[in-house]
Amino acid sequence: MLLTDNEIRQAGVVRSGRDEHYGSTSYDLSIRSIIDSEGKLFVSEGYTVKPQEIVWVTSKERIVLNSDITAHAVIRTSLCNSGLLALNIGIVDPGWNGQLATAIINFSKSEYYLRPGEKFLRLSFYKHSTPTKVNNINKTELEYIQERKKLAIETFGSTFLNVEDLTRRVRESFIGSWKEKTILWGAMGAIIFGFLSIFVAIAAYIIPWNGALYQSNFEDLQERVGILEGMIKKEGMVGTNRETE
Ligand SMILES: Nc1ccn([C@H]2C[C@H](O)[C@@H](COP(=O)(O)OP(=O)(O)OP(=O)(O)O)O2)c(=O)n1
Repeated sequence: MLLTDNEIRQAGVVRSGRDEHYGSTSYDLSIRSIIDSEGKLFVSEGYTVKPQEIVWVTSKERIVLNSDITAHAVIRTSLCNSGLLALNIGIVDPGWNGQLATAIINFSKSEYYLRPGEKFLRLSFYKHSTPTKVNNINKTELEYIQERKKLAIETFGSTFLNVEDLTRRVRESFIGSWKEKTILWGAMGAIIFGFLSIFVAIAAYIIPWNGALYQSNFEDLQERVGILEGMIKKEGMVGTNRETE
């Protein structure tokens, strides 16, 4: 059964709640702290979320659920209309006793100022029979904020898709592949050059018969010319020419 505003109040599930945050069948959580990607906490001054930036936001209210109540969290429509998306929405289990939080991404083209006290998650509460399995979880606000800080630092980048890290990795892999290619081609060039040197050395050793062949052809030619000259002289055909030169 979905609880109405009065039933939510009577159930005492929202601690430190404000009257103006109750809807007909819902309660809007307000911002206590904003945690940036370096784990820095902003409590009283608020925080300006840049486009694509991710921050964590924790609630001022403490939600205390008996074993017969489950809550459901969604992002407020007005924040959504401003281009802000909440990641950690969904079920708040029976037995939960603590603050709530969500990672928020600014998907809009402009900066968005998150103000302490601003409404961010809308909760609806459902009463049901007692389940067989209930996990009683009770966290102090300090413990809860410390956990979110750890998540902000270790799990998420500062921007959606962690563009900076993505760019760095693409650049590194590009430069890396060029380095690898250069090394590979250099090594291949050295191998080819090595083989060529060996080939030239072997060829120089094997090829001399070619030189001998040309040499014998030349000698043969010289001999033939000599014979021809002898014949011409004998015939007295060029004698006069030679004398006149
Ligand atoms: N915006 C929200 C929504 C829920 N919760 C809390 C209340 C839930 O009951 C609890 C769920 O935490 P779990 O670690 O149990 O969540 P998982 O879904 O990961 O379950 P599990 O690890 O038990 O499988 O987180 C929260 O702090 N902030």
